[in-house]
Amino acid sequence: MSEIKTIGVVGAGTMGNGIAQLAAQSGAQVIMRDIKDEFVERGLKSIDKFLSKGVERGKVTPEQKAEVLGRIKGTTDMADLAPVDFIIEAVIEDLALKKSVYGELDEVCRPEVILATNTSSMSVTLIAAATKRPQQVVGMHFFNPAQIMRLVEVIRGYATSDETVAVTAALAQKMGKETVEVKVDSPGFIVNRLMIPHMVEAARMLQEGVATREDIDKAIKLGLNYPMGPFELMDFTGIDICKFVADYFALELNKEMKWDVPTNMKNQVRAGHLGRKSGKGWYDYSK
Ligand SMILES: NC(=O)c1ccc[n+]([C@@H]2O[C@H](COP(=O)([O-])OP(=O)(O)OC[C@H]3O[C@@H](n4cnc5c(N)ncnc54)[C@H](O)[C@@H]3O)[C@@H](O)[C@H]2O)c1
Repeated sequence: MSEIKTIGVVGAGTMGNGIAQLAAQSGAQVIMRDIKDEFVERGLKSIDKFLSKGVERGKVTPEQKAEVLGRIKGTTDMADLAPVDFIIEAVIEDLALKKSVYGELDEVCRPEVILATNTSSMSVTLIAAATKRPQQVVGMHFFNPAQIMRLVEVIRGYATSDETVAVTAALAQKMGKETVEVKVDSPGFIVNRLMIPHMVEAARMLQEGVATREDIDKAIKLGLNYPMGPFELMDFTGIDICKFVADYFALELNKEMKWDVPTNMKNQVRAGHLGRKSGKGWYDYSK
């Protein structure tokens, strides 16, 4: 496989713009594609803001900021991705949408180009099936915020080749990340498969009156040395996202009761109390 000089990032949202920034910081030229000019602009603005904060804190020079921004080109035209050497896809978590995007990418990109998905839960194998190059489709799961979190999970789909896994891990490492390989394409990969049950169990304990949410958070932070307790983390991630993933595990992984979301968690989602993003979740963020 030839050197990766240009990276295509598909989706300019929360994850896409963070990944585009990382890729540009690692020295690559980046083409970031979203469906509307306003979404591309929003993504570019978000990168600018992140880098400006770095300049204020003295971590980035104004010249470095200008260089990184100069390497990122925004577009709404899929055809502009034709020259890229590697694709990282970060469109919304919707399987039908992802499949149609992969069908298009398969047409536009050169046959040797690897298509990496940042999906947090979906089957890499199913996404790969929408292409004629399943051996070159792989999971490349960054964490939020992508510029800061140190891990990338590299997920092997059913047909992913050894070379694809190796090239993807090397690229993530070049971006400054530590990698782990997920050898079997299974729901939640490593991190979410372990994280979601502890969130569901925390909600169940609260519902049973075992302890207050403050004490459950305190116990996990001080007893396990985690930086956030499960309720704080759910509010940060979005309670709706946690519920969506737990429901997906119940369907895909096994039928065990442990995935059954307790009523208090369902009610938070029904009431629109989704965590920090809605101003209220397990805790109140309105003030
Ligand atoms: N947010 C997180 O904490 C997080 C963490 C890890 C992985 N992920 C995964 O990353 C992916 C993106 O999540 P996000 O949080 O950035 O979502 P987001 O909603 O912030 O961004 C998604 C972007 O994709 C764009 N999009 C939709 N259709 C498109 C298309 N056909 N071509 C190009 N762009 C298109 C949307 O306009 C939007 O800007 C999802 O698969 C998600 O599961 C999210």
